[in-house]
Amino acid sequence: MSAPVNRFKTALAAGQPLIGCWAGFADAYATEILGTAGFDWLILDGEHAPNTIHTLSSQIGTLRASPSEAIVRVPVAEDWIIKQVLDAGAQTLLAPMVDTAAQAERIVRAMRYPPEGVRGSGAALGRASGFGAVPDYIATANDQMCLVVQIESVAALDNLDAICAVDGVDAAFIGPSDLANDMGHRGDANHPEVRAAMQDALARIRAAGKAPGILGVDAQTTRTYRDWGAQMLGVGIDVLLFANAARALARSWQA
Ligand SMILES: O=C(O)C(=O)C[C@H](O)[C@@H](O)CO
Repeated sequence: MSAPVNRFKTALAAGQPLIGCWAGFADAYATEILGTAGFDWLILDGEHAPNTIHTLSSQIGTLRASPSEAIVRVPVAEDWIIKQVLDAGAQTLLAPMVDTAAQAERIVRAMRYPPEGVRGSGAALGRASGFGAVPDYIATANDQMCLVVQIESVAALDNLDAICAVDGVDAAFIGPSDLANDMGHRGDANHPEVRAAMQDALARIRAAGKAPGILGVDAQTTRTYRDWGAQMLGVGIDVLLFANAARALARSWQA
């Protein structure tokens, strides 16, 4: 018995359009609900949502019953947190703030057991190996690892071709908000210079043979991103969906 096949990784490589949503409640019950919606992937956000390894682990477990791929965005792409979320059962990671090929290579190695990498052996304690029920997990896990690096700085754009050339990088995902900030257009991802940079980056990622991804926060912008060739397309954020629906409901009953 081997490590579970990473269907998301297979679909990425096949060029399938894959829509997803941010899961930011840091709560397994809310993520379980989101997992019934029909998204191809969900980002369990360890960077900006109030997640701990316990809440991330609970959400990973919850999504085992969902067709949506659980993608963990680690708070920082460092070995210690990567090993914890992989042992908890994640097979796909979103790594924020990847600016260089060297960073990407280090993350690839942190996700893999030797000799391809430096991942520590402790999966028998975790969901990853079915708590020891998958005897061949360590021998087969490396091939099922999927890495999505986030491109969200001027440095990352400058190094984009080298980052995409790293073996083990499956997708490159643009962070419009952070990229706009780093380009000097703080809070304005719709600035013409930012839009031009994102459109060019999506094309370069695809030309490099990797899956281009991006997050849109309104339908018109998201359709534009799709037209620019985004394959891994973020179309919403659960916290905003809830907050905006609640505000609209309150307004609808106020005199
Ligand atoms: O920089 C970005 O944009 C992202 O990486 C996505 C945001 O972090 C997400 O939380 C929406 O604001």
